[in-house]
Amino acid sequence: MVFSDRTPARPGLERNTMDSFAGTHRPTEGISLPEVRAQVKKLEEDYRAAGIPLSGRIIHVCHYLPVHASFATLASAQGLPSPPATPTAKPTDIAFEPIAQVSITAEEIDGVPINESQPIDPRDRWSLSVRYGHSAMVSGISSLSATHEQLLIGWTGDIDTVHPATPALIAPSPAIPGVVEPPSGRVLTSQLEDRDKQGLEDLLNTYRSRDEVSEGGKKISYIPVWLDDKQAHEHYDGYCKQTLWPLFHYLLWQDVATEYASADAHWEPYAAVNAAFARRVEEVYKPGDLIWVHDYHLLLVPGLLRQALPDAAVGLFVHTPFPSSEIFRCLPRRKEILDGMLGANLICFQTYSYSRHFTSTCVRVCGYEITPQGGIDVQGHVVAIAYCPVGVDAERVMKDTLRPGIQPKLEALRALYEGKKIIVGRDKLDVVKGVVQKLRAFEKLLQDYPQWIGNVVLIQVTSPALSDSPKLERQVSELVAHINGEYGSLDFIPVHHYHQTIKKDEFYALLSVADLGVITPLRDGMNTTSMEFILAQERTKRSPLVLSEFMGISSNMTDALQINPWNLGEVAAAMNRGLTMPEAEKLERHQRLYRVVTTHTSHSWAAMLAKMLLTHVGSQNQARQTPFIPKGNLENHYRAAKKRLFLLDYDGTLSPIVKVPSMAVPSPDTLEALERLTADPKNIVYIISGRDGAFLEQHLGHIQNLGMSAEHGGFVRSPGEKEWSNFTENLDMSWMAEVLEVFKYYTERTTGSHIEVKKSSITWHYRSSDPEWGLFQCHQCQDLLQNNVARKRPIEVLVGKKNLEVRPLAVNKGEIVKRILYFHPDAEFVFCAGDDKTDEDMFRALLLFPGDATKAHMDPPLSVTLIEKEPVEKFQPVDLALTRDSVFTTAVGHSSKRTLAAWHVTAPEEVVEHLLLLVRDPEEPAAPHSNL
Ligand SMILES: O=P(O)(O)OC[C@H]1O[C@H](O[C@H]2O[C@H](CO)[C@@H](O)[C@H](O)[C@H]2O)[C@H](O)[C@@H](O)[C@@H]1O
Repeated sequence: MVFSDRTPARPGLERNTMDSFAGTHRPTEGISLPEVRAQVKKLEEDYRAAGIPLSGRIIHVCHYLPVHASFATLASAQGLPSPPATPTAKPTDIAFEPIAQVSITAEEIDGVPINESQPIDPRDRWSLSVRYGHSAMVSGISSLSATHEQLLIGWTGDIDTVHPATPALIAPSPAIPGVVEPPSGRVLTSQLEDRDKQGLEDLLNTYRSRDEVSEGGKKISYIPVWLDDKQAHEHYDGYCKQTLWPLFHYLLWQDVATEYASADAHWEPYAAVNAAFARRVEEVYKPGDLIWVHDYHLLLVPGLLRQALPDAAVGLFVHTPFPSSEIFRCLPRRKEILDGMLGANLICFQTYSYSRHFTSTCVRVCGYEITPQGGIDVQGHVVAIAYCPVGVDAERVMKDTLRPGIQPKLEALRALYEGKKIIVGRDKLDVVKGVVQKLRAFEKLLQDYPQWIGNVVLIQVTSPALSDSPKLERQVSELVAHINGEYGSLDFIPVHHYHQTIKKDEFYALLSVADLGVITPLRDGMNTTSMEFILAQERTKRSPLVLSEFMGISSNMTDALQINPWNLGEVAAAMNRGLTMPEAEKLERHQRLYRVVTTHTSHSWAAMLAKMLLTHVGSQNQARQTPFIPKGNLENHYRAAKKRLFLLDYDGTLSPIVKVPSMAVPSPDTLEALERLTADPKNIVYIISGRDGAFLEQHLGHIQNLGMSAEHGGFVRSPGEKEWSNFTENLDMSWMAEVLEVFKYYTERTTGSHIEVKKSSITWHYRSSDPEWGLFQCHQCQDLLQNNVARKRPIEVLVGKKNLEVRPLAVNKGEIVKRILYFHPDAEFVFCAGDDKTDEDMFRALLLFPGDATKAHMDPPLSVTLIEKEPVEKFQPVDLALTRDSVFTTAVGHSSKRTLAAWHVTAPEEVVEHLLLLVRDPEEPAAPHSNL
């Protein structure tokens, strides 16, 4: 299991057996549902005792509500046939079960009610039925109602009229190629009045799902997101289905759609729908809630929530595969999508390999760094990455396999194929499900193992996919006809293909009767049919399963016969092996698979999600959150002070980080801020940088009275002076040649890296290298330098932003800060800003008020001796005029970044903005280049 977070230190809040649960590949390693629930309970109790706020609620944000709503309109009720007993099936249905249907006459709803004193309750115009699909997720969520109060936020989906005038199947719209729009027989959201919407919300308040009822726990609140119909379809049928879904399944767009227009089409509705979901969450959120956002439809929601609810605990579960970075990087909106996802505190995938792909994509596409614990560092905001495969509701499925309707169907199938082995396949007819490959492999079985001709049948059921592909349907039919023509006879048909939605009983009868299950997707996030197969077989044959290795579930199902679906010979051999497997081996494999499926259930998955996010909440509450710098307070102290110090880092603080170091030139705003600050005689302003003096002089040397320190404290040029003092001139610098050799060695082996040689320090940069290789080489190089060169030499090896720097041990930025303070003890205000580890030395030097101290003293720093050439004893300690509140140490980065600074801002532009705020007259019009 990958779980990256900061390990909590507080007793009772330890990370526990989670690591041994979700990533386990052997069933015996799993922990039971009661155990996970007990751990969740314990965590919550410990947090409450420790004062960490928890509401006890979980908000799930899902694309759809798990119920389908129908609305009685005037038109639908006039002269139309009575509602069918079973409404029209959706493509994802196995069966459609109405829950509550209301019969309304035209008079009742035709404008003015019959009795005006008794207006019709808008709730009565609505009826609800179960929406099938995503059953694993929905049953997992429902099971959590045993322990938590929950809210489920989702789109209503298309709203049918109670008496559909036309079949409620989605029809392609000619207006947006490939995008579907509601045909007549639907009610558009825009046609609904507010009271109608409220009617549905009220009805949903009374709704309880079968699973919730059986859990007997707390009621789930179902909260609809009202979307504009066109936008909703462009979001789902457009960006989700045409752009993200193919990409996540390793299909590039030109390969799926002949009339491929742009992978960027429908981006706007995708973003708008995500924003609508985020707004809905904001409306219902209470501090202490845990929020789980589900799946690829809502990848921008975590980022939007992070902005709106900075303290919220947000998890994102990605139910689909996540492709390798080489595929993902093709997405035009890759940065927006990744940053949206990274708004979460925790991102969880179905498998380790999906999580690894994601991490590597963040490194390669965004240049983010990985923390030692495997989290992703987004400017100091660390996002934990985990994986936890979803399972099925094993108990429910086992009950379903006992439905009385199944046995007669099973017997009928047995009788029909008596004397023959039965291979069963049931897939959605969708290119990635590998049905074509399965049929070809079946043909190969008959070719390579002719003894099976006449003795084995393949029953393949395909259910229509949402985006039905006539080409694929034709291909499958032709292939079936070809195999049957080639290997069939008057009394033997090898392939029986049914392209239809089948009922639950038929489905389980089919799985139960099989001598072999064959599931061959080219890519599949998880695949629940394989789990249902194992459960259905428990009471019948314990038949083996041939499983594609390209499915999320495969990493858990190691006792299935795993195959590469593209290797037809391998699949055929696996089919033969499965059909001829000795009974004892079948039983052994089945028992192990059965244990996996009954241990890793949808219920334990959902409990794990709760536990993982809770664990993260605990670690976050322990991590110090650095508050945003208080503008007013800063300004007040500045104005009140007679003398002020500004101690400013350069790269990443006054200038944003850019790819090429020489391109990091100061912006007009930065120059203006520095010019104005230094023009005020009350201000002492220093740039304290790792850059060399030449760079600083080139870009900032023209600013009168600007003090500068170069090379991490190696050099200093006091305000108003032209000469640099060199703190390193008396130091042994012979190490430089040795370090240079090491850096050259790594530069030769790391394409894109380069060396920056300064006067008394050297920097090796790898920002333009392959990010993973560059980082790996950086670690190797750092190791070599620290364990060899630095042991013998007076040097320090610093890990910077995509660089490795070596400088003399005797100097650092903290020493310069102490020196400046020592020579300006009368300063009454300090503003010190920096972004990286070397700047922490400055913040440390400014920790002037330990404990209850109210006064600060300054011992003469060692650096005074280097310039004044006097022994340090000559210098006396000084009393500082500063107060605790007048020292503004400020880290540039996320609030959760580890720093000694008291305050934070998120970007260099904000540092400059704050400086300008201090020096500009509020009445003065902003300069044309200004951001203010
Ligand atoms: O102390 P600083 O002023 O923050 O300088 C630290 C180092 O900054 C420079 O490198 C960094 O910034 C570059 C420009 O944005 C970027 O391309 C590079 O990847 C960063 O590591 C500079 O080149 C170094 O000499 C400084 O020591």
